[in-house]
Amino acid sequence: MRSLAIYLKNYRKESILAPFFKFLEVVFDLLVPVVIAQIIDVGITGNDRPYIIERFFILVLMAAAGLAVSITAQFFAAKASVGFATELRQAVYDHVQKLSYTELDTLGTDTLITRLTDDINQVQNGVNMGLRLLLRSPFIVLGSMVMAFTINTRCALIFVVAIPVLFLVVFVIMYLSIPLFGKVQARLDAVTGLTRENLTGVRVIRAFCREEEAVREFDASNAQLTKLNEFVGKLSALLNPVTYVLINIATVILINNAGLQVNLGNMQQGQVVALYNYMAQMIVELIKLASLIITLNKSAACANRVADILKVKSSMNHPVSTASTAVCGENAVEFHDVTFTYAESGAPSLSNISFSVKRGQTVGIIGGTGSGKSTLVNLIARFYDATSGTIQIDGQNIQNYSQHDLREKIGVVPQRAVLFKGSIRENMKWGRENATDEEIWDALTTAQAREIVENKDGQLDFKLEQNGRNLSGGQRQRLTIARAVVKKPEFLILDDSASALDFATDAALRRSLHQLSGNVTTFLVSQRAASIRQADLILVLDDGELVGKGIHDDLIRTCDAYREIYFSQFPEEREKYNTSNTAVSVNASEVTL
Ligand SMILES: Nc1ncnc2c1ncn2[C@@H]1O[C@H](COP(=O)(O)OP(=O)(O)OP(=O)(O)O)[C@@H](O)[C@H]1O
Repeated sequence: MRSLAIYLKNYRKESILAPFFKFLEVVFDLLVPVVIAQIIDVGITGNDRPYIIERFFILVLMAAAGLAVSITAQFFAAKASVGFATELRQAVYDHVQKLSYTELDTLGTDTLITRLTDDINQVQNGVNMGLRLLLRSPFIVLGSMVMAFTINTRCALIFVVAIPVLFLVVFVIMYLSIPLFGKVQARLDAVTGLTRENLTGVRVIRAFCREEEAVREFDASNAQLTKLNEFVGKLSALLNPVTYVLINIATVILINNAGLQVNLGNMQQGQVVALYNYMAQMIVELIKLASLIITLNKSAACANRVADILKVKSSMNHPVSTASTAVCGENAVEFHDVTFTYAESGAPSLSNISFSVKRGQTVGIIGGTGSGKSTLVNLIARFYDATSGTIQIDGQNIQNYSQHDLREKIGVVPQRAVLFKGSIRENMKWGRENATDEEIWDALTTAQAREIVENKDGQLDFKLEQNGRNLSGGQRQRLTIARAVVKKPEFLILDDSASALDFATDAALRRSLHQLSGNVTTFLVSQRAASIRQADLILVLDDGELVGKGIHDDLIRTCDAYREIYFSQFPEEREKYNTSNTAVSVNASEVTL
């Protein structure tokens, strides 16, 4: 948690001035009972009207000065805490951007969202309250005791006993509730996760008539959070009544003793009122202190969660600049005995994969669901590092490329088409910041998306909603393909990104990708045999193993898995294949005979 203090370093001045002005406010607060005592003991007892008026104006001046310093303290505390939270949020966000997919998979999106939003807000609140009140409350409590000693030592002893007892009560309740704040935030993570899942999947939930189950699941998770929050709340709520009871007991004892002292002539009535005022100020401050401690504890729990994210180190090291030892042979991509296992997953998702691809070739990757197709292409873009084996691009191990240089070479169209809120032009420029409208239209033409954009109001200026939800699935896919093409990458990876396209558009897309200028090496992941049939190299994956590689005509003869997939999609060709195979074997037996 202390590690977060560096984000206050640009607000050092504000962090000192806020408590300083609060201290001045305390001085004014502690002087008020003294002036009131003087009004009673001197002004009222001596019937001295001008004295009373003079003291009254002093009180008004003190109140005005107190207000001014309080507002100033508030200003500095707000400036420091808001600035601190802004820098912290930025730092966490930047850090998360640097983490590899492995860490992001392990952490999970839901907890990252809670930590970047709610947790940082709680920490900001804690810094604000801490700067203003952390010193004020002890100043008032101890100041009241000191002022009580200046009035009457015997009565001041009641403060000496009451204060540690009150501190003890506050401490015990805090001790019990502190560990629970971390648990509350963890349950909040769970509720956030469920909310996100249910809201993003709301159409599916309705399509499967699972509204009731979704509501029930959400209620259960929400109820768990509420139950824990209620328990922590009840525990914390004990503070006020318990401190009030103790202070009231102390006040009764104080008034009783002070009354005796007045009767004995050791004290005046005004001084009794001053002592009572100090006791009352202490009550208010202790209650503030208790709620401050609750806030600070919540903030500490949240600060620890935020600090934990900053402690996570990326498992990937990217060199600052690309090593200049590349040997540009004819192979654009080479996999040498690559095995990959996801973190926290027992079995490898890819085992001993070796193949090489020539520059400008089109590679089709096919296989059943979960066979490792996406995993394989994710390794090319270095979203994950291979567990063993090496991957080379242009003769250079991909681990020797700087992240920028590697990603510059590669255009990825992920399986889930993700677009961002903004105009189509802005989304296209994610590919290349300085792309001209003409280049964007060319890319849209290649991706078979020109017509879609031409029919939209404002065309390239048409505003997309978050996630591009004002487009159909197929339209989104085509725009994400165009975004990757705008980049003019050397390697284009399409991870099942044409699944929502009809067969004719899919074929047209493949034709235009083939005609892309430059020597673009394309990886096409697809479940459709027709999409990859013409590829220069087809990789067939089955349960993480490379069970076939070659061109269609060879694989149809030699690879059972490929044949199975192909004929399941083109059953009419199975007949032809069986007939020609029988003819071949009959001819062969005739030759033998
Ligand atoms: N982030 C992850 N963490 C752990 N395991 C994963 C992760 N992503 C994928 N897997 C596992 O790795 C295996 C291969 O998954 P992959 O997504 O590469 O398959 P795929 O062939 O692309 O499937 P599909 O055609 O359904 O997209 C699967 O068993 C899957 O459960």
